[in-house]
Amino acid sequence: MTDEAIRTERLSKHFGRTVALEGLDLEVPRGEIFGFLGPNGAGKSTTIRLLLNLIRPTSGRAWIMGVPVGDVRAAHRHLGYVPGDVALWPQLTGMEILTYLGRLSGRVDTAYRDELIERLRLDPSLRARSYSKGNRQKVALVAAFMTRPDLLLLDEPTAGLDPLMEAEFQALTREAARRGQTVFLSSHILAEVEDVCERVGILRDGRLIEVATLADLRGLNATVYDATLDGPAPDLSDVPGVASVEPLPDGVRVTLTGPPGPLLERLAGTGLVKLRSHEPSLEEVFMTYYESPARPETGLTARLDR
Ligand SMILES: Nc1ncnc2c1ncn2[C@@H]1O[C@H](COP(=O)(O)OP(=O)(O)OP(=O)(O)O)[C@@H](O)[C@H]1O
Repeated sequence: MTDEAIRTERLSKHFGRTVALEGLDLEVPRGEIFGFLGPNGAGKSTTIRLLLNLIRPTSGRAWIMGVPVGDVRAAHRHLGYVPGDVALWPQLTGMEILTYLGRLSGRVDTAYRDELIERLRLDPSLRARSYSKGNRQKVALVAAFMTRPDLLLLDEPTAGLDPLMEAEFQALTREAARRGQTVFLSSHILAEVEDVCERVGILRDGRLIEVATLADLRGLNATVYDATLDGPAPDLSDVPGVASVEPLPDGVRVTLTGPPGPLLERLAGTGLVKLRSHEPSLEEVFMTYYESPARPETGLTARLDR
């Protein structure tokens, strides 16, 4: 069997004039926890719905565990899915729903199901109509995990969970990956996935703009310098290591990806009053990808591509 849990080839989906996904080439090996990140409307749910064959691609192809996604019977045997907006049968209790879904799949480990219910602190005796968004999500998470599928497709699964339950969800995800299961986790918040994912793909306007390991993102080694000047700012664009320069009311903000010597030399003769430095947070690195109109101009991409 193939080593890849997910593979897509030039996968695209257009809704009329809306380009929801364009030319997605992605490979996620078995056993990986992969974060699929992008702002609202970037195309995350569209990708997941294509992988589930809930919608058909405009062009391109996709496979789940080596099975073409159009072969629904075979592909879905490998899958567990948590949708972004969980809808349940309102008149059934949580346990009735789990029992019904378990019978459909025919391969539930009931001891593990009960452990999941306990660890996620779900009260399964209540009717679904009385569940909050977070509780509906818990039912969907238990249903997805309880069959121990080869691949879990999770669309913003922690959006309704409190921090304690989010931590429990992350523990369950890690345990699944240790057993060899693959987890595909979409989110628009880096912080939600950075503790569990080995790699993240960053999607914007339907296009995959980066795939990087968290270690790569963390190891960018860029430093941001805020220089307060008592005169006009010099031209710093040609200083070695300078990735970007932005004006501040009383000086400049410089992002640097190398040693600071050349920058300090250039600033020394310019009425430098104060110099403050800080490491960019992962969230700041991430926002660069979200916000810049094209590829980021910070030089970070080039470093990630190495
Ligand atoms: N059935 C549809 N008909 C028309 N347009 C659609 C449909 N589904 C999605 N879109 C559009 O495709 C684009 C991508 O949407 P998608 O739901 O995949 O984004 P997303 O990254 O999952 O966002 P969110 O985090 O808000 O769920 C959006 O512009 C959306 O409006």
